[in-house]
Amino acid sequence: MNPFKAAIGARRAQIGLWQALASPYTAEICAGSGFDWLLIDAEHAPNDIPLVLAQLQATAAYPVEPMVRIPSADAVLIKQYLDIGARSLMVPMVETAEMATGIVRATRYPPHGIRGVGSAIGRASRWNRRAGYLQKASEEICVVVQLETVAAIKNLHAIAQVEGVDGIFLGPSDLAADMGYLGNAQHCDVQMLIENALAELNKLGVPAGILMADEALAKRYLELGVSFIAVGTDISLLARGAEQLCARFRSMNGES
Ligand SMILES: O=C(O)C(=O)C[C@H](O)[C@@H](O)CO
Repeated sequence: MNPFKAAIGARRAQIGLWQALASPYTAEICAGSGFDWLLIDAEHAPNDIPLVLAQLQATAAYPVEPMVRIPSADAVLIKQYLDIGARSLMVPMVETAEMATGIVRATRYPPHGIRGVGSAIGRASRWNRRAGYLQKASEEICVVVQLETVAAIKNLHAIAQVEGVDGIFLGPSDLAADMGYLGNAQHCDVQMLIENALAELNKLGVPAGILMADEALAKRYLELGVSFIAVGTDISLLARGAEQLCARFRSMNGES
């Protein structure tokens, strides 16, 4: 059973934090901070499979769902991340229903998909200590696809109706870039597209997710019915926190 998958399916908003420090130590610190989920980023952060494994192990004892954003929609990578025990996957840059179907099939064992069977040597089954893992695996796997281009949003309906897609995550930064507003995810055109997409997903009954570190916008998205939202990143907590602390003491010390 995957409590995160059940929660978003029941539209119980899940509050999360983005993990890009690529450290099991900081992942464990964040795992104990009260969030419902953590996004371990293997697309943009310096993560590889062994390092993601260490973060999965470091967070396993905490009541938090580690979702792994894999680098791309690659069936081999999906197999490897599932085998190390990632059971909630986010796949970036999905633009068509065909792509989403291929992603779902990569998470399913035959005859429903193409996932290779490596459970005897995989952490996912706890090395075959989890009875019936092969038969039950698909129930606990949560597949979230990212829509982050205009083309993807145009295909939202078709993608949302793909059997096995458990959630759709909107990527404001890449969507803004694709719309010609690179670095300006809060542009009104971008926000309108995001809000329309959220409304459509709510109508379709498909859980929607997003990352938004701006608190006012994050609250707006929660009001609009997102089912899972990352409200910050470990990187920004550290970088901005360190800069602000230093600036306060520089100022106290009369330095500019
Ligand atoms: O497009 C987006 O926004 C995301 O997918 C999230 C970013 O990739 C993440 O790296 C935070 O900037």
